[in-house]
Amino acid sequence: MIILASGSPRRRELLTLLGLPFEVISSDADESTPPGLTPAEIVRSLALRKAEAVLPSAGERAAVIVGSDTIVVLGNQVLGKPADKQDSRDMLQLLQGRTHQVYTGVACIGLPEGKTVVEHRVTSVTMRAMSMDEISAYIATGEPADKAGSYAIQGLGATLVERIEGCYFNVVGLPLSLLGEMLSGFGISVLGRQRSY
Ligand SMILES: Cc1cn([C@H]2C[C@H](O)[C@@H](COP(=O)(O)OP(=O)(O)OP(=O)(O)O)O2)c(=O)[nH]c1=O
Repeated sequence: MIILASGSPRRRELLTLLGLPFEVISSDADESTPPGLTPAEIVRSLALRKAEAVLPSAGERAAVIVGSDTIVVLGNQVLGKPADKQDSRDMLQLLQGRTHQVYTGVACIGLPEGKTVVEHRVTSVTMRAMSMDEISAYIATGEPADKAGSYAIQGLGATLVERIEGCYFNVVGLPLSLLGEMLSGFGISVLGRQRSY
């Protein structure tokens, strides 16, 4: 059994694609990080924190807990989810016409023994140039509200993205090829459907 430690509907949909049974336990882990961490360290530590936050609810059963965190990085600026519409405007102004990196960290904790594996992936995303009016119109759709970097590549935001390099699913919040590899290290085979959990 897999336990997805996430409140994100996107992650739920992505995990469904693997065709494995799973349960969702929403984690309300603190998402603040100390200053000075690299983007990789940020997403790895938050993914692990989210997975660890559901440990008390997971009980004694054999299961793999999966936690994940996604951020958008442009140069030395780290963009998480926007605080409000102005924040979204600032983020999209920064991202339009440029290439940024999307980092997603994934943490797996195997129960009951507690084996822990943490990995991350990076995808480069090039966004087309946008006018202020286009940015305002996109924000008015409501789509940017709960997304890192204020866009959703899987939604209307697809029309803003010119090119990506790397895993598409990493941008949406759960890199499925990485997760498949990690799960096989816990005896869960996505393709062969052999499960020891
Ligand atoms: C860049 C990008 C991000 N996102 C989303 C994925 C994540 O849900 C969100 C980043 O925020 P996260 O803090 O990674 O995740 P979350 O708070 O939504 O969910 P939880 O912590 O409970 O797992 O941004 C998209 O859906 N599409 C995109 O194109």
